[in-house]
Amino acid sequence: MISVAEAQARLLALASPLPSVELELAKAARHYLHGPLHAKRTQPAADLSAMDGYALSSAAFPGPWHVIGESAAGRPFAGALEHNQAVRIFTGAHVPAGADTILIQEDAARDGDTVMATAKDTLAPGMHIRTAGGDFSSGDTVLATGTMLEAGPCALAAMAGHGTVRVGRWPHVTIVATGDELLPPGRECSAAEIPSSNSPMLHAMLSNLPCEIMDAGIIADRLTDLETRLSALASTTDIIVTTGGASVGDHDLVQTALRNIGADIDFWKVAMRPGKPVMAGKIGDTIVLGLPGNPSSAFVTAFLFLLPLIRHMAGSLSPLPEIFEAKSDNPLFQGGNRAEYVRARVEGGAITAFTTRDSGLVSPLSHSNALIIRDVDAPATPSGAAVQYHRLF
Ligand SMILES: Nc1nc2c(c(=O)[nH]1)N[C@H]1C(S)=C(S)[C@@H](COP(=O)(O)OP(=O)(O)OC[C@H]3O[C@@H](n4cnc5c(N)ncnc54)[C@H](O)[C@@H]3O)O[C@H]1N2
Ligand code: MOO
Repeated sequence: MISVAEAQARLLALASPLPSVELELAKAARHYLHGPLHAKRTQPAADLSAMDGYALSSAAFPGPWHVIGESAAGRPFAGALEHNQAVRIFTGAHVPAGADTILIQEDAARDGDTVMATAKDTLAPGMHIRTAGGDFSSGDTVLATGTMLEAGPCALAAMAGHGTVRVGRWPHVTIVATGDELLPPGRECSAAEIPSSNSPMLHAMLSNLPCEIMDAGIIADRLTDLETRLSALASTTDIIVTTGGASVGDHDLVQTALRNIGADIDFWKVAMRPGKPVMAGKIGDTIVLGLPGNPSSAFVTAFLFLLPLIRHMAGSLSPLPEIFEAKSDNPLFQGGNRAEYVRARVEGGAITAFTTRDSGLVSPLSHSNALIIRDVDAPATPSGAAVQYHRLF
């Protein structure tokens, strides 16, 4: 069995980031930038007022100043001011030459064409002025390669003068459940049947990820069915993710079917609990990831392998999940020969492990928001000890 870290490295090495595409900014949200983004303009392009009031010279405090015009956003005042002159100015408007401060209108008394300062404090030069280039200057690298275009970076890209951006294409992921016992969620089950909870679970896990999701439903545990369906899917998608049929039982046929249709299996079985029978390989350019069927095993292996694979193919430079630390509310057992990912709940800096190890249960999974990481041979720890964990959302 290989370690989790080796399996992650081998999986990422199997798949290349997808070719880049040029997208309009409004359509580029949640894509990764393909290259660094340089500013095509300076922001602000000139000194701007941050408030409504009067642009004037602070040296002439407390006035009076003679109001000789107006500067509004988009309609700058063309001339320059002398010592005792002011222009009426509004938020976002150019500060005219000769002015070094903004007297806000709440502190001003206007009488016809003159204005006086009413507050006792002198006016500091630069007050309420956004200086040219204070945000960024033309030519600056404003966003790095691999940045995910969340709301802030989208705003920055637009302000920097870009209408389109070059980003990594999202991988197309096809979810396949396998098992004779499975029915689509909501269908009435006999005692021999169960709902395919893995299918909506994986949809939910991928819903915020940079990928297109397709659900190919359920395939029965029959070699010919698996071969036909998986072979047809391989030419239509970037990633096939199966659940179930990954282990060693007589009805665990996914690996055999994949090999029969020409897949190269890169690894099978990882030293982890839950999730040991996870496998990965390639059919042509399509990556195939075979997750175990037990709900918690499918969840943990999807979190540790599928999600990083998607981020990597979409162009992320740091696709692996972050590791956090918190104080454990309960004692933790001595680690064994597989790394263990313990379903847990983290709240306000303390983390509580669920005691069950049964990977078939969905209740503990549904209450978890974290996975405590117990390395191979980790020493037992008392409650209150710092432990490492992955945050689930
Ligand atoms: N003799 C051995 N038996 C098992 C081993 C082993 O090493 N030797 N490994 C165990 C481990 S660890 C796991 S995990 C499971 C994984 O088995 P499979 O991937 O082959 O999964 P199935 O046998 O098809 O199903 C296991 C379990 O999960 C339920 N299931 C399957 N698909 C779904 C789905 N879409 N939604 C909800 N639940 C699903 C299925 O009904 C079974 O109860 O193997 C152990 N056995
Ligand atoms: O992967 Mo298995 O989860 O240890 O039951």
